[in-house]
Amino acid sequence: MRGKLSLPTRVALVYLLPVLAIGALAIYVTLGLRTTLTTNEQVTETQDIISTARLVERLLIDAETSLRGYLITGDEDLLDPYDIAVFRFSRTIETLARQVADRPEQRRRTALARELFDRWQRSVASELIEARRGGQDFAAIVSTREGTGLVSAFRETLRELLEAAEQRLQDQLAASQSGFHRMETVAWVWLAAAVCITAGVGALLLLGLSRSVRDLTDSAQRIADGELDRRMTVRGDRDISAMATAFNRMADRLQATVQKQQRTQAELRERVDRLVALRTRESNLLTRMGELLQAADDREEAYRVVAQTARELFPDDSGALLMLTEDQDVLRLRSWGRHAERLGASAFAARECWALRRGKTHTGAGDEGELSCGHVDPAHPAPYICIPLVAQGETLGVLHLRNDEPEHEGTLDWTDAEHQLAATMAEHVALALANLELRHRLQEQSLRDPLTGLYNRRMLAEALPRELRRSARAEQSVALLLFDLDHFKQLNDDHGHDAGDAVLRHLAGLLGENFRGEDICCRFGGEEFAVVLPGADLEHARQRAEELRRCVAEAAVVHQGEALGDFTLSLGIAMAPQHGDSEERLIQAADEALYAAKAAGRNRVCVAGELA
Ligand SMILES: Nc1nc2c(ncn2[C@@H]2O[C@H](COP(=O)(O)OP(=O)(O)OP(=O)(O)O)[C@@H](O)[C@H]2O)c(=O)[nH]1
Repeated sequence: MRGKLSLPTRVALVYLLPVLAIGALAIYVTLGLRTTLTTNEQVTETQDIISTARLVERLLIDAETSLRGYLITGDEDLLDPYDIAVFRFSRTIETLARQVADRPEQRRRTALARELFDRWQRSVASELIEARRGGQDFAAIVSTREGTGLVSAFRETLRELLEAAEQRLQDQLAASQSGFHRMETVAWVWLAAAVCITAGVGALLLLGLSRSVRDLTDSAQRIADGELDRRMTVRGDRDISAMATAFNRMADRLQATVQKQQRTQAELRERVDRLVALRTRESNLLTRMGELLQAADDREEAYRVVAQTARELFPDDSGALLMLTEDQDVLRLRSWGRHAERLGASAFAARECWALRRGKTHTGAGDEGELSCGHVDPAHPAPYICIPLVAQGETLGVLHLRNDEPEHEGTLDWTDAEHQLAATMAEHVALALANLELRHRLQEQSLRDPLTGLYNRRMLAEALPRELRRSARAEQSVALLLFDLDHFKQLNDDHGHDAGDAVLRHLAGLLGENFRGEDICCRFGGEEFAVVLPGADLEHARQRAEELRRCVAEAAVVHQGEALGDFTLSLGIAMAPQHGDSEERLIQAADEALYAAKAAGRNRVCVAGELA
């Protein structure tokens, strides 16, 4: 039955079994009761036969007793019971005959009894009554003993009939009783069997159900606790096994979903970790770049820092730092990357760059399209980005990046993150370069004389010891020229202080023309100037000094339309290490030489150590 019947069928069976059993029992009991009823009817019939037979016997006795009384007394009234008995006998014997009609033996006995009574009544009783009325001797009739014989035979016949009837009654009662007992036994056994079978089937059903429910609860609990590979045991019952299979399928899908979710989460975490690591690295690189730019002494150092940081932040890209000049030209001051040679023009007008023109970040494909900047080389198209370097509202230049990796070729697929990173870097670079420029300007201002633009005495105090050390290391000499405008006071007095200033500025211009870039030209104070010539020997220094003296003597300065007349220079030269290897001694030696030149008549060059 297991596995063949569904759960509802088996539950229905548990209910149906006792109903069927009780129904069958009811039919059985009904049939049994009918049998008992029939038996009881038969018992009643037999009892009726017995009472009728007893009545027949009593009627004979009544008739005989009445007859005897009349014979003794001759009183006619005493014959009434006789007449009644005879009358009732014929009707009663008729009844008895009907009652035993279906039983031949009893029918025969009844007929015999009727015949014997009739014969007694006709040939004995009637004769005796006639004889007594006629006064005849009825004793002779009695003495024949015919009557006694008939009555005895009658009684014997009735006794046999009664015995047979009573025997039959006994049999019927016994049969009725045993039938009832059998029915009672069958009913109890039937009921007990029905209860046992129902209880057994119900118990089996409950056992199976409770085991499956326990298994289901346990499995669900374990899955809820995270034991996702837990499954139900699929047992034979169709519905339960279907439920277990469905549960297991649900658990499979749940496990697959959870595992997929865990995988996704792990991937996500990994990506986030990678992203965080990348962002941290980028942030560290930007921070380091900021610190290095802060510490940079000059622009060259700053440009190197920018190039190195860009190389690390954008390892797949080539790039360039393009700086704007005062003439609105753009110069490529640094480039980096594997394809730096493809970066295009190294100098171009600012309008060539869309980013500079619009003041906004510009991306292009680098081909010949209209949206590509003019400075990009269309022979090597690659996606690029130009970000203006803007600090404190001033545009300093452009950070240019291009990607020559194959997957980028011909596309504009700079990601938002790359955009953002490049923009952040550009912000840092712009701010740092602006700061550097400001620092440079302040430093320049503190080291320069505002009137002439030449370095001031402070710069000389810094530069001279440095040059002395460097020359000493290189075993070279250093020349110091110290010179002074002759009769400058007179010039001021004659033409005014502004005219004097104009002469001083003119002299500064002449210094710029007569000395090299590495020579350090300073305004020493008032109308006194100094020039340091690193690596120069005495002859060279003397030559430069003479050239300057001549140049000044020949110069014509016009101030506010007025020719300021001739003016001359007196110059002193001191050489390191011959005339002094320290700043103080060298300056002193040069000053002495200058003083000697003045003393000798001005407009001349004197060398320390050659003084008279
Ligand atoms: N216009 C102008 N004059 C200056 C400046 N600094 C110093 N002087 C003047 O330069 C003059 C220097 O005069 P002196 O020291 O007597 O020297 P000198 O007149 O050139 O005479 P010698 O040097 O002996 O030839 C003074 O009158 C100062 O006022 C300056 O920045 N501008």
